[in-house]
Amino acid sequence: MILTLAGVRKSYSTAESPIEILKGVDLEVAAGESVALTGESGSGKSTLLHLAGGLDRADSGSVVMDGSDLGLFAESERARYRRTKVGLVFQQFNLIPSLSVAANISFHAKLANRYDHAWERQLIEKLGLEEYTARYPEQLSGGQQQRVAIGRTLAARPPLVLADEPTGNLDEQTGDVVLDLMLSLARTVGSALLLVTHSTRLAGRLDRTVVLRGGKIAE
Ligand SMILES: Nc1ncnc2c1ncn2[C@@H]1O[C@H](COP(=O)(O)OP(=O)(O)OP(=O)(O)O)[C@@H](O)[C@H]1O
Repeated sequence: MILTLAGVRKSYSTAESPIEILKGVDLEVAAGESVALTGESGSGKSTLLHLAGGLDRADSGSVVMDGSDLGLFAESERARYRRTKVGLVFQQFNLIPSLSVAANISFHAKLANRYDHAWERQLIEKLGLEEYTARYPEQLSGGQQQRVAIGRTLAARPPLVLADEPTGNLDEQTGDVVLDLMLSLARTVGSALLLVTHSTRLAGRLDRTVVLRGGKIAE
């Protein structure tokens, strides 16, 4: 398994009392596997992705990625984990405004020490971004920015890609094209994919779908 969550619990404190969102999540994702994570709004899907991405810590239970328990990491190890083991594709693309498209795409790969010029060129071509490499993010449409965000993640060839509604703000047709690209590129790299979506249609394109309900992965 590339990712194993076992008995993961997570609460948020609120003005009144803490509310427990994840109440013992068990989930396994195999290397190279694509898994759709669905569930009602507020069920905790983004919370789960944040834990798997090392952006937040579980209250209890374990999140084991590629043999390492994230809960045992010191802050510096978690930062290294985020740089080298996972790629994040969120709805806000988080592109760096002061960097060109080409520099955005190579940024994480360079940080992860996995920059490969030939693979970067291939990604730019497959994502249809050749004409835009010298532009800056603000000069691109939403769909183009999304493709840059995907290129940036896959350029670093992470063993795990975490995607939160990655095509949520694109029209259906563009969303489908972008998702297919992401799936096929992830397959080329051998990255596992855990993708949050509300769309059963999109979920159906992945290897498997799991549902988060009542703070657990439903049977
Ligand atoms: N930092 C926080 N502090 C307090 N409550 C939070 C915090 N982050 C999330 N929550 C609450 O935790 C619950 C789960 O949120 P989360 O974003 O994980 O759900 P989700 O399944 O991704 O929802 P959606 O499908 O609407 O994006 C929600 O009720 C939300 O209000």
